Amino acid sequence: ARFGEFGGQYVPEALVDALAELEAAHSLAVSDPSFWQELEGMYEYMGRPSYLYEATRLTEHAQGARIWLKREDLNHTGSHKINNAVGQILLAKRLGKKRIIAETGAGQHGVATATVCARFGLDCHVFMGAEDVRRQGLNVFRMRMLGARVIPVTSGAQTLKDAINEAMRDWVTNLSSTHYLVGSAIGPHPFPTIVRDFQHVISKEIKKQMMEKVGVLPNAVVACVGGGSNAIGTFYDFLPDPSVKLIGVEAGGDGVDTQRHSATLSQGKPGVLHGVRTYLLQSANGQIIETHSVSAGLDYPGVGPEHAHLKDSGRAQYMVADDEQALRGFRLLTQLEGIIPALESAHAIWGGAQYASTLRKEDHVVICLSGRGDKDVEQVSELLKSG
Ligand SMILES: CC/C=C(/N=C/c1c(COP(=O)(O)O)cnc(C)c1O)C(=O)O
Repeated sequence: ARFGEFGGQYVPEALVDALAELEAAHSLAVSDPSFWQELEGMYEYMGRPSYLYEATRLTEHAQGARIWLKREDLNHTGSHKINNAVGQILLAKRLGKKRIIAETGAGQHGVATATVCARFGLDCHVFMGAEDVRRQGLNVFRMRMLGARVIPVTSGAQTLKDAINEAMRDWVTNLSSTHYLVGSAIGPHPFPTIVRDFQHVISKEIKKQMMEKVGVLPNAVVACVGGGSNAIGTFYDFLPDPSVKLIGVEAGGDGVDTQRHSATLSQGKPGVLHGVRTYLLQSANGQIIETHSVSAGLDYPGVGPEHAHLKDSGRAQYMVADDEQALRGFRLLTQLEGIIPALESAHAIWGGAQYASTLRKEDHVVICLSGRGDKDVEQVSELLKSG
């Protein structure tokens, strides 16, 4: 599928048949009521529907619109990643695959994949940059406890991009036995569509919950953007509602005036990476630049093609929160609401509170709290000590 000039399938010949098989299985599944019954039968296991919680202390602090949090942090395994992992494991079963591989950066997708592999009795191999193995240690322990093999990747910057490279290399040599459970709305068609189809339960629920609680649509929905899966899930069901602003928050790292950030939509240019045409952070001669973010899950030079199109079409806006602002968002939510967010989600907290402060008291802003911060408390306390 294409999203305007973005998307597509820029892959070696060897992958074309496997992607066609996956696309066929996916379109069959999403038009089969028994597939959705099977998926919705897992909602209790996943902790769906997730709560929509009014953050009154954060609202007071921002002194503007009423702020609501979509509690994807309370899902089983601690983030929105479980939504996609469950959907894709059901697809993998329909495809008769016995071996599952995945990439991970923050480790949340790795844990979600290891979890569904344990639950469905499949063999699980997770590729993770060695730098991320170091900074998301809790999740490495969890993946191993769940029976997955965690394979540290030592090429390149040893972060998410490098883990994806290794996962794709593995997949090409194990196509008949293996499903590559892609963790974000990236990669060649049909992956961005598959991941969006399993993540838009987020906006579907937000819409229902807002109508039940306050009887109006939100003025804006806000989500952090790494590869773009929690954001596209938060945006998608509001696409037909022009009154609802869609705001993505990218990782500004050390600042977009430096070379050390991951603000792909704000600072990048169109190009092809990991089989898909989208926005990329690339040097003048087209080399992918090494990114940085305090949060492993946003530390990626690409972004989902659907977001590239939403940006160019003007339907969505994308702002930037740098490391300092994300840490401020992390502390704000922790100290005002007693909720410790994932560092990735902390970018959306900071961005959402900023935006809310520009609106009136009778307005509503919903922020997707994509994950919990257990995995990050060690790193954050180090950062706070160093001042
Ligand atoms: C698939 C690689 C990304 C990972 N995580 C990304 C992430 C993100 C960003 O990923 P997207 O929603 O796909 O943009 C947001 N929030 C939390 C809690 C995350 O863990 C991971 O490996 O866990």
